[in-house]
Amino acid sequence: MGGLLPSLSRPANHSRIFYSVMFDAGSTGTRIHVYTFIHGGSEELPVLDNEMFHSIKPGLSAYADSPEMAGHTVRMLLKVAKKTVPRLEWKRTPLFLRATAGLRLLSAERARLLLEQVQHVFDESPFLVPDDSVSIMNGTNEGILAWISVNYLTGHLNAHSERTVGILDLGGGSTQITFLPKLRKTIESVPVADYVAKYDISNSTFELYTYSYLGNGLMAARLATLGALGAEGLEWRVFKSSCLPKKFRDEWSFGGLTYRVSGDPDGLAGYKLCYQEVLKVVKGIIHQPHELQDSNVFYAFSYYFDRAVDAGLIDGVQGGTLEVRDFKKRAKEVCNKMTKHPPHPFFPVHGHDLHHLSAQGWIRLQGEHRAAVDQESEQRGGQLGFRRHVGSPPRPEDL
Ligand SMILES: Nc1ncnc2c1ncn2[C@@H]1O[C@H](COP(=O)(O)OP(=O)(O)O)[C@@H](O)[C@H]1O
Repeated sequence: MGGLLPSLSRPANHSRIFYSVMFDAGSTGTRIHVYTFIHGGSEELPVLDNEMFHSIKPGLSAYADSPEMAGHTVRMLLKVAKKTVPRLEWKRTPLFLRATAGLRLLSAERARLLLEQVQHVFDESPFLVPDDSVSIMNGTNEGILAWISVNYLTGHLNAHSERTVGILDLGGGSTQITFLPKLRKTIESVPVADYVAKYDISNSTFELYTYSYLGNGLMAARLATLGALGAEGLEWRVFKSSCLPKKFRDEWSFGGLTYRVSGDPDGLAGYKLCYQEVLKVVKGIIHQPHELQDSNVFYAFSYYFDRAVDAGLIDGVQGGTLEVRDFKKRAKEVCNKMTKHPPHPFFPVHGHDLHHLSAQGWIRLQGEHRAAVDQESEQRGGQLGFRRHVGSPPRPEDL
């Protein structure tokens, strides 16, 4: 992301303020971040002074059959940039868009057509469009950038810090886990080499354990649990799950497709059956690093945060600290209550999952991580790790 910042050198009489526009094209929504930076001294990094944020649902992948609508989404969001950045600065303010799991899940050709529309909207805008302005970010970079951002913002990357924290990011289409292993064995025993990535920051090299599970984001995994992922006959089929109250019936959309879902009216519902259903989706896929059996501190965000707020486990403004077993305990309580009093708080099937505006936007997960992975799926991100006046990541307003 180094290209996000224009060159640090500038003419002596030039404004100390400059801007940069970043689009996060996620599987469940497209978000614009308009950053205002102040140049530091010639040797120093710029300081992030302000951020303007706006988002639109659904994500670009919902328009795989009508790519011009993806262009329209980006054009709408660019209005925020035009309002925020003074007109005189437009032509030196760069635009970037990075797409995540929604586009990774599409065929290369369908993704290309969507990005082509975005590129077209960028090119006809009055802003600066650098090379490689529009692309799909791979899962490894997504995980690493989240790790850097969280460790930067929590002060773990400064010279005096001895340790770092791991990150768990649960998106709609993919989920990421990234941490700095304490044991050499963790690196040596990864299932495949691409679980390890080296990253250089301020004279240190970090060898990180990082992996992005495509198809195991909250929404994609939910579809897999329903047996609906890639299924045909969506017009007439109803996908049943024992994770839903028996009499529950509704429609649910993700990635541009609408699914009819229901509980199993003739079957059973509740924690145990639901757990078995979900286990089938993650078993044999999720790698469980041995060293995480011990106590570890992870920062969990995105849908981990949203679900923890919805389930009443943490405060939507303060965030909080949880152990993985707290999720399990709450899931049991809610699922078993659901069987008695339908419908549905823990498995919201409407597209508009509750969003709670928060200053923190993450939870600290500590305790036995491995236990968690047995019960629930893991892990992602995308904050930028520059010096900020406030040490917390931005939160979406209407996701
Ligand atoms: N700037 C942000 N800060 C914190 N959480 C965010 C931010 N932008 C999106 N999210 C969270 O990310 C989740 C959606 O992930 P999304 O990007 O759509 O999926 P994917 O990464 O799989 O493409 C939601 O929980 C949303 O609240």
